[in-house]
Amino acid sequence: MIHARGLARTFDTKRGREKVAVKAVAGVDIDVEEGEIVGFLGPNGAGKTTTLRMLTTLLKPTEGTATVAGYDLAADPVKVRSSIGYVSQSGSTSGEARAGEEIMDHGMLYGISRQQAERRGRELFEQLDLDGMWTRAPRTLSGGQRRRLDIAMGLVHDPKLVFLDEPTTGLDPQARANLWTHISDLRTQRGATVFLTTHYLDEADALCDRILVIDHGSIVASDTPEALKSQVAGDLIELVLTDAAHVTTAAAQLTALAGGTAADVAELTVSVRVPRAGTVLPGLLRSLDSAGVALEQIEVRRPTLDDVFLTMTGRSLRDEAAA
Ligand SMILES: Nc1ncnc2c1ncn2[C@@H]1O[C@H](COP(=O)(O)OP(=O)(O)OP(=O)(O)O)[C@@H](O)[C@H]1O
Repeated sequence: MIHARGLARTFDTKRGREKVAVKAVAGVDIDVEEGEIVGFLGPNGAGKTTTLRMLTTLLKPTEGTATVAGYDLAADPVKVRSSIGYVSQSGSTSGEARAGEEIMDHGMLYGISRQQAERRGRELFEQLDLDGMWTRAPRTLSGGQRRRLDIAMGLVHDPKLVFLDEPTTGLDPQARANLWTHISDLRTQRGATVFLTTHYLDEADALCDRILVIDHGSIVASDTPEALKSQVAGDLIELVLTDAAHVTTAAAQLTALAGGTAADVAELTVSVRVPRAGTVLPGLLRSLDSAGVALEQIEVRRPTLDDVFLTMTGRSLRDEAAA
């Protein structure tokens, strides 16, 4: 559905009197297959929106090639545009007209007839839990309803490939979870392929088959959430000891468990990352016991996507999302 090679975009900007070239996207390869839900993750300014705008024909790449929904981006931008849906961060509702009129206008803009636009619009309102909202002004809708209306607008011409730019930013947890269900349904009910950007790691984890991580304009990882977590981070085993005299022994045992990677020690807490904690824990507990190491507490934490992020980019995406 998407095949991009060396896609790049440089912006010429001014810093004082000086002209500076900002390489927003530094040559990315992206492959998305039909029916996938792919998440595009990255810190602020990493190049997500610029990539999305290139793939949706809104911005010309300065280098590279891509086919999107079967059409060449440079040679056939009109065909690309009519085959995709794009829901921008800011949404596309003006707030003045009625929701139903907006969606019909939007459909006609894509070249479908008034009748078709109304039929498709009403169907989408039903699918996206917008019953009764047809004659409402978008500004009177809740944040979650408005985002769902934006998505309906992006789908009115029945595209098989949908781009969503931060679809749940600014929504409360309940509205976000509700929208996740609707996004999953795009695939199950309509066979759509979805490419979305997000700041939320839990969203990427819950929703996406595959995650692309972009940092400083380059893709630094591409895999399933599970594979990324197990490859990069490993499970964390954390022991809290009762006696400082046992710290050296416990640290030595954990270091051995991790194949020589030194355990972290912070006062009475000793920790290490291992690929699969579940398989080594029973043996560890036995050997700590026979060495006379008493434990106050033991905790095992599965890796999170934030651990992946931290390892790959040196930054926590949580801080970025909170910023
Ligand atoms: N029109 C422009 N002119 C100059 N620089 C730009 C322009 N658009 C984007 N940039 C720069 O390109 C880089 C990538 O921006 P982009 O908006 O693609 O990042 P992003 O990953 O989408 O960030 P965010 O998560 O904050 O939306 C940033 O350094 C940004 O300042």
